[in-house]
Amino acid sequence: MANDKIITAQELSKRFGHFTAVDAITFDVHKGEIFGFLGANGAGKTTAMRMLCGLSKPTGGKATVAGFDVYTQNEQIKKNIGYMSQKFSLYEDLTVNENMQLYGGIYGKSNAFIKEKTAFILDHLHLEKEANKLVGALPLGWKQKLAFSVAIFHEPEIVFLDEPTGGVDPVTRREFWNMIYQAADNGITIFVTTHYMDEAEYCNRVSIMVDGKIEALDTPAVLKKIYHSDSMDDVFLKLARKAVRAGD
Ligand SMILES: Nc1ncnc2c1ncn2[C@@H]1O[C@H](COP(=O)(O)OP(=O)(O)OP(=O)(O)O)[C@@H](O)[C@H]1O
Repeated sequence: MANDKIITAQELSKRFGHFTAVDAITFDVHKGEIFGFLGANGAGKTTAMRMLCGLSKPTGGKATVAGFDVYTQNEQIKKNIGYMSQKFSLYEDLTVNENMQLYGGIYGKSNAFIKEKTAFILDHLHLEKEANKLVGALPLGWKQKLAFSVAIFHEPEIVFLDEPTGGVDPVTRREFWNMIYQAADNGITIFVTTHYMDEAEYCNRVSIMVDGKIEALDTPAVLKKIYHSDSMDDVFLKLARKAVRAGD
């Protein structure tokens, strides 16, 4: 198991002045895993994720992502991960095609790779007719699916998804999760934050943060057993009730 760890974090911390947003979290994520990163508003999820993505320096502890150190190798980390936030990563005033060309270019992919991958994604998402439309004109559910496809366009080892399904209906969320499963089947590790507890059930393992600390971490089945709950919703409520910190 030792070398199948794609993320390692030991006592990873982030302080803003006197306030400790992420408080000495320790966990590993294994290759190919779908890892759910849960917590109430303000628990510290985004701050932790930004450190793991090489976007923000920790103030304490250690972490590696895809074998690279978060303190000294953040440029290598950025090359080896994909990232999708709630605000997406798409340019609304570029077409679907142009967005994919742009991302392929940013990651230094060849024209042949970009052409083949673009055709595959358009076919896969049934977006051929929309290829030359502006992304801003697409419905939200399509934008999310496209944003995910773009986040893994360069075939990263791991993709970080920060509340990727906010605001869409349950059917579209389900379709989005089918895409996540497919990516995981292709060997991409998924690190996902969500406020939807049905989505927590789809993860291989789930960690739950309370006030900057990881309060629980296991498979949904084991967590339900430990907390005498019949749903992840109930597990989450039992843990989140302990929170002192309020969200923004
Ligand atoms: N740059 C910053 N300076 C000061 N405090 C910050 C900063 N960034 C985040 N925080 C604080 O750190 C805490 C954790 O914030 P964070 O955004 O990581 O939580 P979260 O779990 O992602 O919440 P949400 O689910 O609402 O996105 C919050 O109290 C927030 O106000």
